[in-house]
Amino acid sequence: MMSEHLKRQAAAMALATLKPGLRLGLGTGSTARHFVDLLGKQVADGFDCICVPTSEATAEQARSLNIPLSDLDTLDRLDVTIDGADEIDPQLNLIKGAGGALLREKIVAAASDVMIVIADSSKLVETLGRFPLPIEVNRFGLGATRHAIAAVMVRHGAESGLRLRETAPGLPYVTDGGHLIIDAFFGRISQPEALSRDLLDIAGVVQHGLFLKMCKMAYVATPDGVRTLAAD
Ligand SMILES: O=C[C@H](O)[C@H](O)[C@H](O)COP(=O)(O)O
Repeated sequence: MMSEHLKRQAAAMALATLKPGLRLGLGTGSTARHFVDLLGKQVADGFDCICVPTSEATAEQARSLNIPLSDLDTLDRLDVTIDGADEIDPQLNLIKGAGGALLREKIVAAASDVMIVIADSSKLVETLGRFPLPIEVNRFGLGATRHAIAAVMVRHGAESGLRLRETAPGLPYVTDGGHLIIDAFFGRISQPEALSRDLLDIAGVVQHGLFLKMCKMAYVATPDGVRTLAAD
């Protein structure tokens, strides 16, 4: 409950910084959900914006609140994306994807002039990797892709293994793009750029949840108030 309160505070802070008329990317997850909820109230009061959601879940929530939606075929650039994160390091590099939306989240963030993260302070880490890294993979060739990811993990000193994400035993989780997710347990990611390249070199890997040098600002809620963190 406390954590939900903090997430909402971070979301409110981000919303307070936005001017009317912006093209906004809407993130996914429990923190982004607070943002969309607050944005919906503001839209009901006449706030003007046009938004691109990063998942079917966020799109559904936004539609229910009458938030005007578009897509990246109609809008080729966005002004700001507001999204949550699973881990945030001191340079504002992120791990994302616990909610399975990492591919659309990365496409939307990359199409945005600014990415702002909202989170509670439990997401702050010194080094990325304690949270399992979500890796979105094609269904075809899953065994070979899994083997190749395991080899990359060994090269990067992973402490334990990987797991195909499931919604129930034997039932793989399927992303909005129709792909699967492998959660990779690194413990500590000391060379995120090299790891990113190595993972993207694997043919069956669609995308991974390392968001490097993408986030410009984070609003992180603590019990003592919301901290504003900026990337160098
Ligand atoms: O795929 C999900 C997203 O990357 C979320 O933004 C991330 O998992 C953070 O979610 P939450 O705000 O629920 O902790």
